[in-house]
Amino acid sequence: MPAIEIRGLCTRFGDVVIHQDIDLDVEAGQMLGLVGGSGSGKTTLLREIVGLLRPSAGTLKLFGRTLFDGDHEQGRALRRRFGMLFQQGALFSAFSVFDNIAFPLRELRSLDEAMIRDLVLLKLAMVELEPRHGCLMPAELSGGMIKRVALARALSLEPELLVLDEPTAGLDPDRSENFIKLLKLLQHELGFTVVMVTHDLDTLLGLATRLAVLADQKIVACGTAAEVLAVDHPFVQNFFASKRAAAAIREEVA
Ligand SMILES: Nc1ncnc2c1ncn2[C@@H]1O[C@H](COP(=O)(O)OP(=O)(O)OP(=O)(O)O)[C@@H](O)[C@H]1O
Repeated sequence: MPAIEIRGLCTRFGDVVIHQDIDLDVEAGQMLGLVGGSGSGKTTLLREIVGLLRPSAGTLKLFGRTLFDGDHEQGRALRRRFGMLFQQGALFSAFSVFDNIAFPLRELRSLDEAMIRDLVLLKLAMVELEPRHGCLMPAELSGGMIKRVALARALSLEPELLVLDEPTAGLDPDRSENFIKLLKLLQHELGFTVVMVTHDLDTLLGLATRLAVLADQKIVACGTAAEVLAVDHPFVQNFFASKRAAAAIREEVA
């Protein structure tokens, strides 16, 4: 069973059609990179995947189940199986690092504070932060640290699926590279499935095992980087046109 199964998905805002008849499967353990032009509906698709927005038509299943069948208990259980890292609103600014990471754990209402403390310290270590960082407020953190804390929070319930919107946006190249390495390591160790939107070629080629391209309201290409590069579509050809992209893909294939 795929981690995500999308069939005939359509999205409309009023008269404006964003997605038309989209089919997409993401297998468990895959890291799918979703690319497309500005306004092509990438973030909208991510929001639909995590249940923040209901598609206008079609079906979208996570682990074989839909978030919108009216069964609240099942919906809650399903939501615990994925974590999100969205560009905006990464952290609660009024909460310390510790309390940000503890938030999803406290929401479960089934763990005592000693257990929550242990789990938060474990998550901090997983993202290569120290216990003392737990006392800091988001305003005191560097951009790279904010991403790590947000990742620790997204991983707090040990999700099977991680949804990332521009995970390296706003990071300088060194921090971006470190964050990519960290994500790759964690995915290797924990085996979660990833769906991410990124404009950044290094992030895409550094992380994604499979790519999907959104254009003309559809998925116009889906597969390995080499398979996508072979698709004769103007967006695909432009996006991967640089010599660097082509070289990186050739390297991957070799
Ligand atoms: N809630 C909404 N109501 C109306 N229009 C919306 C809504 N959400 C998104 N849109 C429109 O849908 C289109 C797709 O938006 P979306 O943010 O998904 O694009 P994107 O591919 O992620 O773009 P970018 O790469 O620039 O972030 C845009 O034209 C946007 O204005």
